[in-house]
Amino acid sequence: MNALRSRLSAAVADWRVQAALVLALLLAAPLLSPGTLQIASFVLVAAIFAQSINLLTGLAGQISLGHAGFFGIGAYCTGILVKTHGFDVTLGVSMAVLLAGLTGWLLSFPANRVRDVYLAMMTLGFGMVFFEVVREWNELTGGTMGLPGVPSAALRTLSILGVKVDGLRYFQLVLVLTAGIMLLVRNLTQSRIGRAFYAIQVSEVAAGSIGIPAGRTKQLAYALSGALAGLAGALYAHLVGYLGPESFALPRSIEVLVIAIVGGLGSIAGQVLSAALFTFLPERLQVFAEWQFIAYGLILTFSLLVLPRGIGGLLFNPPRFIKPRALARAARLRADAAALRPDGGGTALEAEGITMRFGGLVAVADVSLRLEPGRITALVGPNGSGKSTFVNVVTGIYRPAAGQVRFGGHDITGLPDYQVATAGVVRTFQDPRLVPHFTVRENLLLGAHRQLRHSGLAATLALPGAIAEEAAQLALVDAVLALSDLTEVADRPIDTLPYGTRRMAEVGRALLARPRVILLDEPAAGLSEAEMDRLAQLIRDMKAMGLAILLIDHHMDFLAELVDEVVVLDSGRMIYRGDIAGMRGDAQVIAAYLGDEAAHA
Ligand SMILES: Nc1ncnc2c1ncn2[C@@H]1O[C@H](COP(=O)(O)OP(=O)(O)OP(=O)(O)O)[C@@H](O)[C@H]1O
Repeated sequence: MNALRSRLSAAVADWRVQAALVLALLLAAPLLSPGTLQIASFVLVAAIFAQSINLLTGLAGQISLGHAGFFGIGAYCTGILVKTHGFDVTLGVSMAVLLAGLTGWLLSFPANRVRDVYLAMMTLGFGMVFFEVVREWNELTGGTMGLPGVPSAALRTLSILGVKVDGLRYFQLVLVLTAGIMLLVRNLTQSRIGRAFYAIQVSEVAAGSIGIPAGRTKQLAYALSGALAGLAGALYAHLVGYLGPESFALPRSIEVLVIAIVGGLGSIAGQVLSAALFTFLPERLQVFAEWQFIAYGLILTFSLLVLPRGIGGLLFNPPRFIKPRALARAARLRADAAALRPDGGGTALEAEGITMRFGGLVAVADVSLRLEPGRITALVGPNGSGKSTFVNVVTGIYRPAAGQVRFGGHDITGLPDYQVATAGVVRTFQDPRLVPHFTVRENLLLGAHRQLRHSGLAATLALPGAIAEEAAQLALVDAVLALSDLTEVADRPIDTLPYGTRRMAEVGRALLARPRVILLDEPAAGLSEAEMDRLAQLIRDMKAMGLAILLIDHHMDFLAELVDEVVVLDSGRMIYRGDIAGMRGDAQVIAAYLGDEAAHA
């Protein structure tokens, strides 16, 4: 089965196979009956619509129960412009895409304030509002009577740029468009944008820690998803010729979710197959029309139980998130990890009088600390003493109640986390927060997100400049893989690897974000002796590069070999600052922490 899956995956990824398939369908189309051609066009529309869910839900992890709204905006926009105002279809469809994209972008703002079930409710509300507006706005939409007579292939009234377009031509046109869109979506998935979408799906905080802004990334996901759904709706309008509000009600939002989920979120080919399945079956099994939603429910439940990754997961290998062309190019390059050395030397970070409260609890009380380039400072203390909270304040996750964080002469207190990371202050987490189904290499490349400066358009079109930039960063990823001893597992999904390997990968990812200051939150927790040695070497390498390093850990022997200075916290207060030997003899530290440590040893 695995061999078959690999073969199938290789075939669908091969542009020659794709081109041959599209050509064969184009040539076979004249042999099909008008009815079949229309259903085939519905399949293509559904496939594009499913891609809009794929981007938003599959990649960016944002659930939507109101996508029929975007679909409807696209359909009515072009329907009204072309029918009532005499616009050309090309212009009508373009405006539809823009309007639906703009609506998606606007919706992202309230959507960004809620998550999970509340997000589902909010998007459901959006769909319902759209439905009601269409029903009530008689003059514009025809209300419940609908909008008949939209120039369409079905009514034989469609002409595009003055050329008459019948059902056959329309199918051929939409087929080429769909193929193009699938290519663009795949390029996007295998670019910095697709990877950023996944990063915010897994953890917005982790994404922020390497400079990926969750808010802006979601705005883009909503706008692109809205635009794609709008395009699907516009193509639907010129296929059927009649628009009525019931075509854009909740069942359509559910239908597209079912298609996308059963196809396999993230799998483009799986979703095309699913679109075909769910469009052909109801047409062919008209007798079951009234049972359609029961059938959907059963198929969805069955599919989630038996095929959690959908049809795509059954037939194809999991998708990958780096363009093969960029990988091939990177293989010819060689980069040195020394290139990660901060330009113009390191920069000191000063935290002054940091206080952080949670309700009545003072988690950090008036702590001041200076992290110097090329120095390792350990931050230790009993559980709950405020170490992680301090790191969260420094890296912009929390705004402190009092105090200031200065970096390179600038006040960075309270800046959003992604801006702190972009400035060069990068951290890792106590629980490694990597993208589970990304390979080690893909996770590390995510760290270099901010270094990839090419535009979203260049990424989506996979322009040579974008590929060259990715290849250059991939060469650096190779250097960091070697430095962290991860080369052998570079192409393994991270969730198949042991805990220690994940920790190393997270440190490697942080390094690729070009830190000047790196804050490592218990990087040695759960590591074997050998893994700890490797980690220690990596930390020494970072010190040699001139990074300022803060290291939280409980292993005194591990720290003793590495650090230049130790800071001890107890109940949020700094109780010691100095060298390790001094700390070991300090009565207050022994009473608060080391006695406790010894008891656990
Ligand atoms: N988001 C939060 N809301 C409320 N209290 C919090 C929050 N985060 C941390 N705390 C509390 O603040 C105190 C400091 O916690 P923190 O996680 O910073 O300690 P720590 O030294 O990192 O501990 P550990 O070694 O267990 O990671 C604890 O009492 C903790 O319960």
